[in-house]
Amino acid sequence: MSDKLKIGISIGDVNGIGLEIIIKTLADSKIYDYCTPIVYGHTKVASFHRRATQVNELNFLVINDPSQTHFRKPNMINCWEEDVKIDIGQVTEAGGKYAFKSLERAVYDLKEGYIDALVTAPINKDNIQNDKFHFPGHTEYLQQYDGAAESLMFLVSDTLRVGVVTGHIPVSKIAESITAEKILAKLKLMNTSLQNDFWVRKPKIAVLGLNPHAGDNGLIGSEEKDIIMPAIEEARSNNILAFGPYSADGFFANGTYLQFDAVLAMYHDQGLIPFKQIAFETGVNFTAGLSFVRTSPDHGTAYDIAGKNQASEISFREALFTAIHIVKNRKEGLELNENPLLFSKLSRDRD
Ligand SMILES: NC(=O)C1=CN([C@@H]2O[C@H](COP(=O)(O)OP(=O)(O)OC[C@H]3O[C@@H](n4cnc5c(N)ncnc54)[C@H](O)[C@@H]3O)[C@@H](O)[C@H]2O)C=CC1
Ligand SMILES: NCC(=O)COP(=O)(O)O
Repeated sequence: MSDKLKIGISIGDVNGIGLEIIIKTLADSKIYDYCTPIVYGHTKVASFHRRATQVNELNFLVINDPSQTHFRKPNMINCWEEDVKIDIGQVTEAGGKYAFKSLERAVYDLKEGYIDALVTAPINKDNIQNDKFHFPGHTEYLQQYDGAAESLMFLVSDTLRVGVVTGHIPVSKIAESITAEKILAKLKLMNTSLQNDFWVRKPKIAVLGLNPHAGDNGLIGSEEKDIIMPAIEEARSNNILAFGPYSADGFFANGTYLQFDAVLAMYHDQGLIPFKQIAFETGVNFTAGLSFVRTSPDHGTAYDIAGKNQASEISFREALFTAIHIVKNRKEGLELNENPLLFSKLSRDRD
């Protein structure tokens, strides 16, 4: 028996770089010192990518469910019977179909508690659409699966953490979707995640404006005055150290972000462009606010380099370790809260 965490891995689009970065990551024997990986896919599809990646020494052990896990080995749950046609670098129906089969099985095991966390390899958000998956991304699918009212797309690295108020929505809908309630809800999720998942005791959070120059006192848009500032004030009255709104254009370039534990951006590209510019290789996408832990690399399917053995596995490996850290932080936090040291006793003892 081992106390290593069981980390589930969904393979994403079989025509993208998902299996390449999984295989490269799991080929490093040091990984098994920290966790027991279980890949949800199929050994035949993995063999295709193993050949393309020229990693010959990695052999998956097939198991039927996570209770059969072999420790210090890469485990594979075969999620379908049939042969899959791989058209590397192409967007195909099969790419979406098998990405979903992998994700569906992994998420079931995650929610049931059979695995400790899930790391997802990239999907194509269009070809995965089906009767059971009608969402713009993993984030929204997992939020619904978990029955959560809100979640936070939270991009994290050693130097920068960025969450977004609005996620996968068209740009034309951004302004109307930003409300004080939504900003406050995201700030609460971010604050709680920083405390419980990253162990930042008193997080300092920067909030970006929506308009150029954060509206310039209402001259270039009123959302800052009418919506964002009231939300920040409300957050502060809830004991959240939120600051801003900051003008987004210079905020990252002049290093202001380094003074904060995290940044709340108003929309996807406002936050993710600077994040990827600063931390693309090591960045991790974490879905905060859920009962379970899910991370992913901060990039997509990269069809342009799929099958060419050019993909970097660094972000995927970081996603794996971030998931392990968050699970451990949550567990230890719960244990500490179960047995808190009474302050009065502590101070008496000191006297
Ligand atoms: N979590 C997820 O499942 C995500 C899925 N996607 C999906 O991926 C598909 C492609 O999206 P794009 O915008 O093209 O972004 P992308 O991240 O797939 O590619 C952008 C550029 O970065 C390069 N790149 C990406 N990952 C790399 C790696 N590990 N090593 C070396 N180079 C790498 C690619 O070759 C490409 O030139 C879309 O369908 C999108 O929806 C995008 C982001 C996240
Ligand atoms: N660029 C981040 C992103 O698209 C996240 O997508 P998903 O994790 O919700 O699938």
